Amino acid sequence: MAKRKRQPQTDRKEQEKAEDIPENEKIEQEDKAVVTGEVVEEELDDDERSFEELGLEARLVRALSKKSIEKPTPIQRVAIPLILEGKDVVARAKTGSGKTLAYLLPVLQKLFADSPSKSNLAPAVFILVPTRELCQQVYSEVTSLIEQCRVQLKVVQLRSTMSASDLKTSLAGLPDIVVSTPACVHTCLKNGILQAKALQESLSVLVLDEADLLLSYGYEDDIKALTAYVPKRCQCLLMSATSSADVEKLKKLILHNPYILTLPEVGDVKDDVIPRNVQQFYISCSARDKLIHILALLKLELIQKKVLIFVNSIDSSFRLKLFFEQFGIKSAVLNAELPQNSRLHILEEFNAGLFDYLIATDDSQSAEEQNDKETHALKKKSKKHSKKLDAEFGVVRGIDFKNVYTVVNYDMPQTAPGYVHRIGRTGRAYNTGASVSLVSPEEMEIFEEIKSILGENDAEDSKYIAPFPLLSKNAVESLRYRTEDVSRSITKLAVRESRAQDLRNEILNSEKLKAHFQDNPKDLDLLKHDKVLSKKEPAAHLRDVPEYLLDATTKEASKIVKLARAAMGNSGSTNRRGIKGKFKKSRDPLKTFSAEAPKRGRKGGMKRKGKNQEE
Ligand SMILES: Nc1ncnc2c1ncn2[C@@H]1O[C@H](COP(=O)(O)OP(=O)(O)OP(=O)(O)O)[C@@H](O)[C@H]1O
Repeated sequence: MAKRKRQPQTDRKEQEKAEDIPENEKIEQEDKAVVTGEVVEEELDDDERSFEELGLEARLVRALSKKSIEKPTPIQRVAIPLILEGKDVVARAKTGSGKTLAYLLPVLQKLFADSPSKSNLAPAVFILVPTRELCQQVYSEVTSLIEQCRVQLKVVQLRSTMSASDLKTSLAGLPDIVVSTPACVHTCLKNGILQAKALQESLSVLVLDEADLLLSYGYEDDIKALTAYVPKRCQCLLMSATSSADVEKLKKLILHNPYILTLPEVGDVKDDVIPRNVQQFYISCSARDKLIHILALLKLELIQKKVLIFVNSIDSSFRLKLFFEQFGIKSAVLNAELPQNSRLHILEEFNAGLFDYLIATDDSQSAEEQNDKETHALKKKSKKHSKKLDAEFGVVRGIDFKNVYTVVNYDMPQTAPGYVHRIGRTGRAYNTGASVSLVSPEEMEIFEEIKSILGENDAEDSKYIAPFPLLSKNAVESLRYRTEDVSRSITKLAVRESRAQDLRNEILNSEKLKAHFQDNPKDLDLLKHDKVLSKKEPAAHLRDVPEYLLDATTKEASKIVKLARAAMGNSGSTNRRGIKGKFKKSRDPLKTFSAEAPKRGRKGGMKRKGKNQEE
């Protein structure tokens, strides 16, 4: 059905070109051209087309196969052929749905077939992303594909921290692809590092990745300035995980009569934003009791590794790290204050599985909030709070954390879109995952907003945040004394000192890393980021939770989680790879076990009770 619907759009576009249809009618046509989630879903239900069948050439398919990527995701199935045809595309698909390859593969193929003209004086393809971490991520992805395909294409990363001479050197070898942020490209144009005329003549593809974030990161002026140099024939692609007024604005600014692809997996286009392979849970507790709950989750092994824990301030992250250390739990922190090399290295180490717990500070606001305060709000905000914070840092959106099974919201995000992006760090592509949000009474308002966005009363599993079923009151209470004792010892001064200490360490690390990365780009083992920061040696007796503190239900829950982990090939040891979503719901303890009788039934999961509460 959808295929039939899409066909006339092509016809309309051709017709429009031929007949020179007036501007207002074009907009109407564009609106009609919306490929809605429902339509695409129907098409995709039966769409088993392989990468080859989408038109990708063998070299790329082989390169994907080497990365264990065998079948396209839904957004890739729809976007790749359109991009190969040269269409402008706006692709909105859930977090982790494979949007990066959806544009990279066809763009690379076009470059393979049509090597940019030797007379070009500027790069042919620009990929613009909001943060430097994303720059690095996209750059690594392109580079590895090019290497695998053994083609002579050059790709560079331009970062705003680079000196003018480094930027010039990077561009001097005339790269085919540039990955950068809008601000950096704008600076290059302003300073003549990039020749405007040359760009106009050479630019054939412009990608705006994570488009929903670009404006909220304060890049509006930069993007507006760039539009003047984007020739009409340039193919423009806009990728986004959520739809917002900002995406609309960008679309109008840059694209010409694009194909709009909106791909939720199920249900309503607007609301269904969380991948359906992520189970969402919450725990209601006082702000003070969050420490006990997170300790119980980790120490009693009630959640699966790797775990990404979000907090809203840098101090909270250090407080949590120091707290974990006292219980022998090793973790690393990630925040905007750290030097960029350290941040990249922390991400690489975590992705490589060198540690299991990462505490990330995410204090991003919504686009709307930031736009209210004029453009560049984030940059201003960062400057106000601390000169050292990096305005181009983004830990939540777009970063492809590998094999994170559980996302924990230790602090609730400040906005509902923030929640969507945080949860999207798990359940990526065909993987499964879970999230646990610790919600204090003060955070109830945002929690209600999130629930309403997800469709609180909807029967679908994926839209529902259920109470976390594996943690009993007894288990929590059994850890109270230890938690409160340790928590008292983590004073504000201790937090401040460890934060300063960590920063000093990382500044040194960063310098070493810079040199080291140049010589050994693939070496991850140089520096550890999960080092102990506490001045006080952790007490030996806190490392393990003694048997007598655990009730039978909690022991059972913990045992089942371990079994489930083993069944999924996730033994809990680090450095594992590729946990795919082969795991059956019926064997998932989060679906089948309850430490306490659920207050209400729900369709699908959470119906069955624990061993001691057999139905
Ligand atoms: N067809 C595929 N099969 C399996 N894995 C895939 C496939 N395509 C992409 N991936 C992997 O899925 C992960 C998520 O992809 P990607 O980062 O492109 O998602 P995204 O849609 O851009 O998410 P976000 O909106 O959060 O940025 C990556 O690790 C990527 O390598």
